[in-house]
Amino acid sequence: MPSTAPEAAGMTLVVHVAAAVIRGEQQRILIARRPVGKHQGGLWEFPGGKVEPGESVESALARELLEELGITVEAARPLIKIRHDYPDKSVLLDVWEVTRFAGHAHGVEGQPVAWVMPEALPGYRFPEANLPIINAARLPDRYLITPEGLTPQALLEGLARALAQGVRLVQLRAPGLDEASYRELARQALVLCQGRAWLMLKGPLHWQDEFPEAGWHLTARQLREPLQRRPGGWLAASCHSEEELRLAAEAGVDFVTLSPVQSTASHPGSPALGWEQASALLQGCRLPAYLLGGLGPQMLSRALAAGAQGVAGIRSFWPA
Ligand SMILES: Nc1nc2c([nH]c(=O)n2[C@H]2C[C@H](O)[C@@H](COP(=O)(O)OP(=O)(O)OP(=O)(O)O)O2)c(=O)[nH]1
Ligand SMILES: [Mg+2]
Repeated sequence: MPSTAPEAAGMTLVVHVAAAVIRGEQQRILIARRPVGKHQGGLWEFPGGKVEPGESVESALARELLEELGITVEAARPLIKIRHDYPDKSVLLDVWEVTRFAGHAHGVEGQPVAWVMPEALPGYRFPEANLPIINAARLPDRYLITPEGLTPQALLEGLARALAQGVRLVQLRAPGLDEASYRELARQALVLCQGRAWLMLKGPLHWQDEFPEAGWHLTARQLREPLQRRPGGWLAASCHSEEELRLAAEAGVDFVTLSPVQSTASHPGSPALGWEQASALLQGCRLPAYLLGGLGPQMLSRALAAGAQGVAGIRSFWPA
C-alpha cells in the first residue's frame, strides 16, 4: 500500500517508520545505536527509517536496510505496528521481521551494531515506544491453550508431545479441575516446560507467589480488578473488545489474545468478531496479540497480515 508519509491523522503529523527485527544465527537479533544528536539519539533501535511519500513499507524497509546496514532483504513478514506520541514527534513504527537477507550486516553510517539474543534485549536502552516490539520479538507466533475435559495425566502427556514439536508458549487451561488439582498439575507442567517453553497459568492473582517461574494469563474480568504487576514472568490477558484491549494496555500486560475470531465448539455462545472486525481492533492495539477462536496454524499468515503476533488455538494445536 503506498504511504503518504508523514500522514495527517487529525491535527497530528504521524511519521511512518519502517523498522526491522532482523533474525540471524541462533535466533540472534540485530540492533543498532542511534547517532547522538538525532531524535532519540544514543539509544538502541531496530534499524529502519522513514517511509517516503508514495513508497510501500516493504520498499522502505528494503531501502533503509541497504542504506544503513548494507544488506538485501530476501524474506520479511509483518510483526507489529506501534503508534506512539513523543513530546516532540508522533510516529507509527511499522515493524517487520526479516527472516532472510543477503550480505554482511554492518553499520554503514559508522553506527555501532550488535547481534543479541532475544532474552538479552530488555537489558538495552531503547526508545520508549519499543517495549512492545521487544516483547513481540521474544514471543513465538503460536500460543497453545490446553483443551478441557482431559485428565491431568492426559494433559501432561499431550503437553510433552507439544513441547517435542516445538511449542514455546502454553496456557494451562483446565476449568474442569478443582483448585488443588490445578495447582498440582501446574507444578508438574512447569517442570516439563522448564528451559523449553513459557507456561502461562490461570487463576486468582494471589496464587502467583506460589509459581514465580510462571506467566499469568488474566481473564477479561481480572483486567477490571486492581492489579499489581510483579516482575518476572509474562503477563497476558483475554480480550474480546476495544475496551478490553485498552484496559490490557493500561494494566501494562505484555500480550493479549483477541477472540473469538470465528465461533467455536468450546465457546458456542460467544458471537464471533469475524476477520474484518478483528483486524480493525488490532489496528488500534499496540500490544502483541494472538488471534483466537476457530483458527488453526494454517491461518497464521492471514493473522500476521491482519496485524497479529500469531494464532492461539486449543484443539487445532493439540498434538494427536
Ligand atoms: N528506526 C527506528 N526508529 C525508531 C525506533 N523506535 C523509535 O521510537 N523510533 C523513532 C525514532 C525516529 O523519530 C523515527 C525513525 O526515524 P529515523 O531517524 O530512523 O529515520 P531515517 O532513518 O529515515 O533517518 P533520517 O535520514 O531522516 O535521518 O522513529 C526503532 O526501533 N527503530
Ligand atoms: Mg534510520
